[in-house]
Amino acid sequence: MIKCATCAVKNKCLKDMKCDLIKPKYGKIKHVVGVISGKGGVGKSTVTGVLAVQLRKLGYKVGVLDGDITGPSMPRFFGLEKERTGYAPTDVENVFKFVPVETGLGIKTISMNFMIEEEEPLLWKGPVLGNVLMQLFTDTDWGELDYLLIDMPPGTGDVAMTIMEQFPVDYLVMVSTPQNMVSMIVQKVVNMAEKLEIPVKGVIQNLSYIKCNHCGEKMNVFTRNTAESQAEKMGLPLLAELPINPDFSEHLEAGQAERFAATNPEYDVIMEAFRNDEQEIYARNKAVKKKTIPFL
Ligand SMILES: Nc1ncnc2c1ncn2[C@@H]1O[C@H](COP(=O)(O)OP(=O)(O)OP(=O)(O)O)[C@@H](O)[C@H]1O
Repeated sequence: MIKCATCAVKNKCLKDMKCDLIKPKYGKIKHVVGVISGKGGVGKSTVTGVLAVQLRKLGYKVGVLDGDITGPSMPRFFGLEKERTGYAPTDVENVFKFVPVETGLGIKTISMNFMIEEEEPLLWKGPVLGNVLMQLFTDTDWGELDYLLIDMPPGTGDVAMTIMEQFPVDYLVMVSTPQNMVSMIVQKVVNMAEKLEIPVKGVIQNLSYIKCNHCGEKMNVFTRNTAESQAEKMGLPLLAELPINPDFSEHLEAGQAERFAATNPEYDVIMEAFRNDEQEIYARNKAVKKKTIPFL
């Protein structure tokens, strides 16, 4: 990593050079996308998994970095909790790279839980966690990827900041639920992203409704407000709404979420948001950034 203080150009360079951002040593990644929610347990890892599956279904080469180092859940989503990361030699003697675990659909996945026993806690503090995560990003043999999705840790703490400041994140996808308490905290992350100049593509409203088994009617569980109006309050485009689906939970518990998300048309809706080209995404975020929408 080039440090500005020791760089010949110093601070006179264009900010867009992004030379202070880390890069993968063993691969090429076109788009790095952070999936984030200020609040824990709203379905961020589930949404990361669904997005990865849907992108893969469209034919993209996809990777997932489980950035929730102390509470990793991506191995469970993909039913890979018994798998272990491999290590491969590099051109440098005694230096090894991580070999990601591939899911059934060929999504390259890296998680701390591929390296330790599932129930083993990591008693590490902020800077160590950030450094380990950077190493997982830089030292993994990703090969060529169209998308790397990072399942970000909950909150606006050390690790989330490390990712936003030092990873080459193209944009963030916010995950929220239709509860004012949650959207208030998600708003903090939106504001954090704005301060750190990371575009936010929009919000995916998880647990948005439940569908009646008999008549198919959509019923709101947490609020009478629409997902659109909640997204508007956050000043973000609504990318998709996902229902509470007990079948999905059961497949998740059984390690079959990947197959469920790939074969259930209910989840195709999430991809509509990704059909826009990058230009459109950036133009939209610039416009969104200009509006300051106070939390109500
Ligand atoms: N749309 C959904 N339908 C049914 N169950 C869901 C849905 N979304 C999430 N869940 C369930 O809710 C629980 C929490 O989801 P998940 O682990 O994705 O949340 P998270 O925000 O990543 O949590 P953490 O803050 O711990 O990282 C999981 O057991 C998951 O199976």
